[in-house]
Amino acid sequence: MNEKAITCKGLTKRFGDFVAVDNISFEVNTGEIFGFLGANGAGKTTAMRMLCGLSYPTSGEAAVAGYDVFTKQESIKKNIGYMSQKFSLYENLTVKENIRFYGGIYGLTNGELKEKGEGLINKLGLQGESKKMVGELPLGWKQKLAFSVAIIHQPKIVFLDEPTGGVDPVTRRQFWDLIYEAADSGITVFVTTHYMDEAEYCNRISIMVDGRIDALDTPASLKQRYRAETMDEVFYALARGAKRSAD
Ligand SMILES: Nc1ncnc2c1ncn2[C@@H]1O[C@H](COP(=O)(O)OP(=O)(O)OP(=O)(O)O)[C@@H](O)[C@H]1O
Repeated sequence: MNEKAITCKGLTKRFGDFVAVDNISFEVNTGEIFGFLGANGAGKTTAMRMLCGLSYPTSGEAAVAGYDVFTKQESIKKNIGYMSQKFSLYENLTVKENIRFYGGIYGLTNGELKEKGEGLINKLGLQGESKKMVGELPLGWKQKLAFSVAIIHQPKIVFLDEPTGGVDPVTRRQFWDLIYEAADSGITVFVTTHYMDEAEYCNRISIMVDGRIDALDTPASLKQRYRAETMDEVFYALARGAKRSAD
């Protein structure tokens, strides 16, 4: 069995003359919580889309759950979960309907859907809300539900693109309890974030600057290397020289 959840070597994506992802190489261990950091426009989403089998690299190589990103995109999609701020639950379906919808897409049987759906609603304490439209829920609950739905099929890896944007630190912390639980159950977590408190919760993090990975290590080692007290300082030391900014 491949011990690495993700391997990538020299992964590059060009849009015309512009190099959005510039020759990145790294590995993510099975069961690891891997933080993928970078300033706006650094290339995180572009890299993540290639790893999720949603876009072809221009060059380089990568495998996700053991499947090649050039030739096995469909196998990759079957073995991962995905959640982002922009692509998430249907606001005009109820909590239950969303669970049924996504569980169905992920190939769960009716029996599994019922069992897993009830378990999930109980775990999140949404018993009173299960018939409410998702659009009526507070953002923090929507995020927890979206994450739970993204792993309802117990994927090998879950990709989270800024999953906790816009909520307070306490709610973010609760979300991270769910992430730890998923990791404990054997799911590898690949997460992008702009919040440095979240970076501290990861086993290892990489920091992208202008399409390249400029640093990759545990939060403790990075702080030591950059003689920094906090991950904020590490991030600033690396990202202040960036040429790209948000679009
Ligand atoms: N389809 C595309 N065509 C041309 N340029 C693109 C395309 N997609 C992304 N880019 C550019 O590639 C760069 C990296 O974008 P990307 O969205 O990957 O960054 P990011 O690190 O995810 O940023 P953010 O944190 O703001 O989401 C940006 O300069 C962006 O404008």
